[in-house]
Amino acid sequence: MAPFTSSLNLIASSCCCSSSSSSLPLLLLPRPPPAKLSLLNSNRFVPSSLLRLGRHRLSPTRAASSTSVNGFPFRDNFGNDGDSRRGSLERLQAGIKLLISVLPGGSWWSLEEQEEEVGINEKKSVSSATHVLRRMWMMVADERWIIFAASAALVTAALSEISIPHFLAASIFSAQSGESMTFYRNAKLLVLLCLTSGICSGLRGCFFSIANMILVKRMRESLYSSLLFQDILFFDKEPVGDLTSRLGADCQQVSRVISGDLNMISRNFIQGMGALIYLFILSWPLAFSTLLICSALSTIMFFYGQYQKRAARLTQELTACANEVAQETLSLMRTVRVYGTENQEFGRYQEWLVKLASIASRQSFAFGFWNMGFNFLYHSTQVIAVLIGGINIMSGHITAEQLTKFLLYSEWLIYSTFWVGDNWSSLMQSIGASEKVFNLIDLLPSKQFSEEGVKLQKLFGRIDFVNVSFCYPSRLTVRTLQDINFSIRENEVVAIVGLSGSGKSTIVNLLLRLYEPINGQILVDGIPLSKLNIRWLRERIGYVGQEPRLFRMDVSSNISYGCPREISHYEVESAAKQAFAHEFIMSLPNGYATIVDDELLSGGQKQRIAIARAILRDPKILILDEATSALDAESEHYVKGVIREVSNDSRMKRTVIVIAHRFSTIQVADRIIVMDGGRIVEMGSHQELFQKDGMYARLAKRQVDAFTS
Ligand SMILES: Nc1ncnc2c1ncn2[C@@H]1O[C@H](COP(=O)(O)OP(=O)(O)OP(=O)(O)O)[C@@H](O)[C@H]1O
Repeated sequence: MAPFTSSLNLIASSCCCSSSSSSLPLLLLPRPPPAKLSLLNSNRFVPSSLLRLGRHRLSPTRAASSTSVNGFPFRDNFGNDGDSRRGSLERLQAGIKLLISVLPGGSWWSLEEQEEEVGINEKKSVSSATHVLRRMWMMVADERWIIFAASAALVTAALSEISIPHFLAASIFSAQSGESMTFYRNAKLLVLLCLTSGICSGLRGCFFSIANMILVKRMRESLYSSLLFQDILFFDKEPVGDLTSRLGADCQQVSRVISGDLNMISRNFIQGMGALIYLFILSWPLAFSTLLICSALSTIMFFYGQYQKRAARLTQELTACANEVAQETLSLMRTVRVYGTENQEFGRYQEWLVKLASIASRQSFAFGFWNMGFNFLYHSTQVIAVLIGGINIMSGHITAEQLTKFLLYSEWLIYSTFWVGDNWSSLMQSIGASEKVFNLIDLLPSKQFSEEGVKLQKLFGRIDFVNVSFCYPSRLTVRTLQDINFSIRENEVVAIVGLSGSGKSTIVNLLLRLYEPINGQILVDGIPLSKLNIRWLRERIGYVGQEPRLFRMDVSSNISYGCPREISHYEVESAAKQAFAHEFIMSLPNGYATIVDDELLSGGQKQRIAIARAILRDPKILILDEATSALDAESEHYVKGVIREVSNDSRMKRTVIVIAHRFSTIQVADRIIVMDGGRIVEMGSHQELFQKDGMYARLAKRQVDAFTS
């Protein structure tokens, strides 16, 4: 138990305990690091609390006037004598206000503002503590024998430990009264009790840790598989940093539940009950007074536990927000470096750290109050026991041995109550962390993963968009596609062109069924997309995205990634050759076995690997979304040759959709669809559209001009 003062010093020295929104005592306000001064001047990306503090420190006019920080008065060094009496009064009032606010139940303790900020709505939370514990039990129920073995060891160890004080006192007093037989019998029993308590405590710890490991593993498995099977629009809404935080920190927090919290609560509960029964046997008036003190302790613990639970959930949300910022910044490190925004990014991250520290400071103060209550009540028990017990000894109602035993057992009882309370609040924190995890686990998987839907005998590759309209669920007011109508014949090569943001990639997203249209129908070989088995269809589609991403695995595995059939190395190599990737792959340190990731290859090299991946699938429908944008002129020329070849190869003809900005790539197409503002504005061959002198011709001419000027 850390003393109250040390936790206060710790928080004050950690110095980052202010919240922009919460009213925190001045001693907890953070000092901005020197690097922040330029940021404070620029006022950009600076946490509002820091900015406020920075302004107070930097602006002499502000500093000269009486002001307040976080609702509390800021020390006025420039005040004049005339105002000093009024100033003193105001300071006194503010001091009293501050004192009242930090007392238990005061406004400083309120977490509501921060809860609202991160979107915690307690009323909406479906998970109660018992519900969460039941869910956890279900996750380890298959290995219940471990829990039963651990419980048996726990009960034996607890009973052995609680018996020790009785035999200790009995041994001492039997030695004092010269009863050697009794003394040696008690001594032997003490040795036996030490052995059983030691062995059983070891077994208890070991079994509970195993059960805990199983719980955390299952929780992570369930959460990860639930996330993997969500619709794409789920990932549009949920930031990646948030989700990885649930998988990492939150599941880790839950890891304390079985081996720490429940284990200790059960052990201390058994020992506390044992001690209480023993106390009542010794002297019921003394036992009653101890019980009263323990009840007061339990009441404080209950409220403390509830508060800790809310604080834990808030901490969890704020940590997720901080992780999100860190993840974004670290993944965009090159951009950050080039634009020199390290300090801004530091400020963005620090803003969340300040909020976290604000919650942590309240938790520490709560712990301080709780600790204070405990120490007071604990010593009260001893004083009361000695006072009442002493009177009873003098009047001959109890013996000194009984009073000694009473003192020893009352200490056990009060410590057991303390540990039950302490572990209870820790349990509440873990439950707070697991609620959100269970909410995510409970999300229904995307309907697309059902085995339902038609699997055609053969896919021909005809595609029809009939009156298709669409808006992204995150932007319901903006129509991204409006009344799209077109047909692509089997084995036809179609290019989609248009200005940036006109909806070209969205058409592909709908064809891949990553989203559902809000209106109209998409048909493949005359069958509505929604009726086809989507897994079956996707296996027959080759897709090269705008910015292909590679997994951290060897080149060969990256090329064969997601291929539904067994692939030989020869096939991988020939796909790479077709995509003009073979040469650069062979120049890598370990050729096809070289481990690569998103950062280790150039954009063009990644695109060639992605093209090889698509070719290897031998798809009936090939979609190339700006697939040649990062290629140099020579590679593009060859890859265009490949596109022509794969689409013309009479043995394996396929439908090809090419989205491109470069007109050299577009010319490969049989037909061109021109888009503008989510609508199709022109359609035809290159010649037809050029003669029409519409949007396509304008775009083409602009590109030619750009090359020649
Ligand atoms: N996941 C998404 N959520 C919300 N809006 C989106 C999403 N993806 C794209 N949009 C928006 O939809 C519109 C069309 O985007 P789309 O990517 O289809 O355009 P595009 O023609 O392919 O552009 P570009 O040529 O630049 O790739 C844009 O305004 C874009 O901001």
